[in-house]
Amino acid sequence: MTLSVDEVTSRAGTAAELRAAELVVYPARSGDRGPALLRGVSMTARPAGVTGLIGPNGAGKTTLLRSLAGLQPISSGEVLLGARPLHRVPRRQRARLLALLQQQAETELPLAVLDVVLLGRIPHRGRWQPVGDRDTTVAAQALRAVGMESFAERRWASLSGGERQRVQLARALAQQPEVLLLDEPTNHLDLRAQWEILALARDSGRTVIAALHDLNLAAAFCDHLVVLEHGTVAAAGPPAEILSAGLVEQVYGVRPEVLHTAAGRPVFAPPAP
Ligand SMILES: Nc1ncnc2c1ncn2[C@@H]1O[C@H](COP(=O)(O)OP(=O)(O)OP(=O)(O)O)[C@@H](O)[C@H]1O
Repeated sequence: MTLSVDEVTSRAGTAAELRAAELVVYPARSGDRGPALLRGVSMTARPAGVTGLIGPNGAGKTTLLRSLAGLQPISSGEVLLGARPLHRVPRRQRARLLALLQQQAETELPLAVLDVVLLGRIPHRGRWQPVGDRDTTVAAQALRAVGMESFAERRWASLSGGERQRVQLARALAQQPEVLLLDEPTNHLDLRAQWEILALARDSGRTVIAALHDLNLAAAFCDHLVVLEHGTVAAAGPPAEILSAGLVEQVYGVRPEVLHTAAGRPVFAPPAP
């Protein structure tokens, strides 16, 4: 997979800060009864940096990403894109500013790969306008960026899990957003692809927020981490400062062995038997 930095992968200097202030989110239609999915969550994702969301299954990572994308009704608190409250940004403009790569973007529509990537251009050209040359160029660049240019004519339904994941990332890149919200972007990817996709996100110049399960990837590629536990923030800060055996044991209930790379980055391994 050859990744290139070009129009779709670099927009240095234009990314915005994305901030959540005291978010409280209840399950849809629960009418604010029962346990909240997020309780008083605050976080800041810096421009052109990678913020990792980590935490066990059910901790609230997807809920937070959907809230940050404006897709999840919020009971209290707010999401700010730069200085603007997100709910005040018109829907179409929001779609140009933020792209969300969802965990399971399943569709069996009989679309070619290029058509799937072109869906990312809808906020730029309007749903009923024909695809223009510029849309095709940007979509092709996005496919090239994720190493999938030779798959442009293939049927989406025929792709493997990892190939689908890359194409969905290309769709998000084709949207040319300031903020990339990635829900488990390394799902299904082999080791090399995991590293390349996260490097691509890191070097994109965009504000990136990625939910990750792999703590080693989070430590390697994120500038800042937010650790979620039962819908609240258990810890936040630079990976080398906050990731410890104690924190992992507190949040995940297992105590890992912690090694360190030459650069001082923590690496987590299961304890020796
Ligand atoms: N509509 C809903 N009604 C009730 N509970 C919900 C609803 N949506 C999500 N939840 C619950 O909210 C919690 C947080 O879910 P979420 O998907 O945000 O977690 P996550 O950290 O992304 O988990 P995973 O790592 O498993 O993907 C889970 O316990 C989930 O079951």
